[in-house]
Amino acid sequence: MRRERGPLSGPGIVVAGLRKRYGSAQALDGMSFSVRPGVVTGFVGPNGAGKSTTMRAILGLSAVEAGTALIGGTPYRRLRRPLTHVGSLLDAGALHPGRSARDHLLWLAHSQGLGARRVDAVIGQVGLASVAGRKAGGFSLGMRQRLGIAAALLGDPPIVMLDEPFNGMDPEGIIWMRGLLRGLAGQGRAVLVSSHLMSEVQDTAGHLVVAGRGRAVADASVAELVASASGGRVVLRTTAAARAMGLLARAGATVASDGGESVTVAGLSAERVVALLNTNAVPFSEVSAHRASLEEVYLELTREAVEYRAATSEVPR
Ligand SMILES: Nc1ncnc2c1ncn2[C@@H]1O[C@H](COP(=O)(O)OP(=O)(O)OP(=O)(O)O)[C@@H](O)[C@H]1O
Repeated sequence: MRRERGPLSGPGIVVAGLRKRYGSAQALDGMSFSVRPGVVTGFVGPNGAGKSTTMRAILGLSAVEAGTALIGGTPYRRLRRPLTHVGSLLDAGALHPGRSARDHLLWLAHSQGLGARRVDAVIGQVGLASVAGRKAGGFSLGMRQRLGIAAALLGDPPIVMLDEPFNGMDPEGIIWMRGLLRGLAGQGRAVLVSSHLMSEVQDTAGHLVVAGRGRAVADASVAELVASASGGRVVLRTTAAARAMGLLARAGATVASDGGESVTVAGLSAERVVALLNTNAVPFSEVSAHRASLEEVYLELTREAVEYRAATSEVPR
């Protein structure tokens, strides 16, 4: 895609120290992170972690008590023709049910000085061409999500922000969505996508912001997160677990057994473990570096936030 202006080289989204309270609920408690161009950033966290409130704050829809949210270096309210700077999908239900999909987009396009050609382009891009004349009120949630994404892409924005876009999508839709997100990032756009399920974003996002209790508990690349959680542990399978454990503990490792043939070793490299076992003629069938799954990392990072949520009464919206 050819781009006329040069916003792609500018910063994406920068959120710093957002704080917001709803009654007794601290929805945002110092939320800070940035979303860079050229990569899909997954915004994950349990229900109530503050993802939607953050996105609303970025778009100036939710007043915050402290902190800043900048889009390409500018607060949303100061953007001229905002759809050309940031495209967003917050609530797929927010459309006129009696209006056709195409008319809905035309109305939105005209409000931003955009023409019908852009409308037809985005309708094609999201795969709604065959139903564009149908009333949006009859659309399934998955179709509404597509329509919402079409609206987000209308202004060909360098920044795209989607709240739970996988909601209501069937498996084919999910695959399509992943491809779309990767494609948008591949064109150099900054893409922020929220989900309360790590599995939805893990194969698509290169970077993750993990939210818990109104703040970012992690803001790192997927590779960094997995490496930090794996902690250099080595897993060993042996029929001589007791001997192996004694030997490795004397060499300075911390060892743990599952009671069977599997031993987890911390503090020694896989190479060193193999060398020690060989030298001491301890039989083993496997030595491998343990690699934490992203799901494990996520559960560990958000455990506290989930416990906190379970112990707090829900504030009705
Ligand atoms: N309009 C509102 N009125 C009162 N409380 C609200 C409102 N919106 C959000 N909250 C509260 O703020 C906190 C953060 O909610 P938010 O919707 O931002 O979380 P989330 O991470 O997007 O969760 P989900 O995945 O459920 O959408 C929660 O405690 C929620 O109950």
